[in-house]
Amino acid sequence: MNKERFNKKIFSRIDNLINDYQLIKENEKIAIALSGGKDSVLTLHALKNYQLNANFDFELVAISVDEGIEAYRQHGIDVAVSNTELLDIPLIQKSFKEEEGFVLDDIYYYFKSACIPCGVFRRNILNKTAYEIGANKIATGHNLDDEIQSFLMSFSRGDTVKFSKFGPELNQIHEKLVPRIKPLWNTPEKEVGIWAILNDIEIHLDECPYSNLSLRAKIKEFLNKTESKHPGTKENVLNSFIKILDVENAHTVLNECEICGQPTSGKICKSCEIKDIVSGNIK
Ligand SMILES: Nc1ncnc2c1ncn2[C@@H]1O[C@H](COP(=O)(O)OP(=O)(O)OP(=O)(O)O)[C@@H](O)[C@H]1O
Repeated sequence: MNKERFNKKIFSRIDNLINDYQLIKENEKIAIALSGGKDSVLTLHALKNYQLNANFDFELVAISVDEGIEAYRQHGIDVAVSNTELLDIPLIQKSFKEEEGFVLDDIYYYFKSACIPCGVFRRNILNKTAYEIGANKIATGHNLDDEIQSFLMSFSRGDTVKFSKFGPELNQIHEKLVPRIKPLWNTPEKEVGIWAILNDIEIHLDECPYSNLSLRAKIKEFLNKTESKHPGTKENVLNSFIKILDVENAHTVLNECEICGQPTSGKICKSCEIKDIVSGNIK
């Protein structure tokens, strides 16, 4: 496979998505949520490439969150440090321990799945940090496969409210909620892996020790099998969603958490609820 031709193809698709949906505007500060995994590392490289070729100025900064998962997260952080140094992008490092008072390894067993406190705390820390540094948007590494898996999960659960999270850009629905963009929204996961191998990019490849055979894993397996027998299925699923969903206009109204002031759909935010559950168990 020709490396230059492949890089051109993958970066052009990302550039076109940014242009078509105007994901980045002049003078904006974009905070890249950087786990060190292949998707967020590609997002970092692709946005740097876009910045170098753009005819307007914007700023890039990366944020990494250490959840406190022994023998797993440190390598991701090391990868985040080396890639940001290579591309000359500032990196802000945050941790569950310092921001929320707990490491995931010490609290996960209070919950049905470790992904519940992990996702809630991570999103909260990413949003708070981005808001504090005045970032206009948070860019995540969600790719085409992640997106259709999430959509089919919400579909299977009848959770149509989550459909509002579909699309390459999540609009600002509260002053303290930094909008999110997904530059890899139409990039297949397989291509991300090929890009990392072809370019010898340092990435964190380990599976999270808490990921198990979830609904997401089953949907992923089904989609991968179908795609290999019927190439183009994943892209067709994505295109069907675009046709049936009003991506632009789906949104919910948010309040401010009565305890910490962060945006929430209820009275108390999920992060404070989780801290309450953990504190109750520790006492
Ligand atoms: N610890 C973290 N610090 C900063 N951002 C994170 C972290 N974990 C996840 N993210 C963001 O959320 C996105 C989706 O999370 P997911 O759990 O799928 O990531 P991953 O599989 O660990 O890594 P990647 O998606 O980068 O390959 C990531 O692409 C990244 O933008």
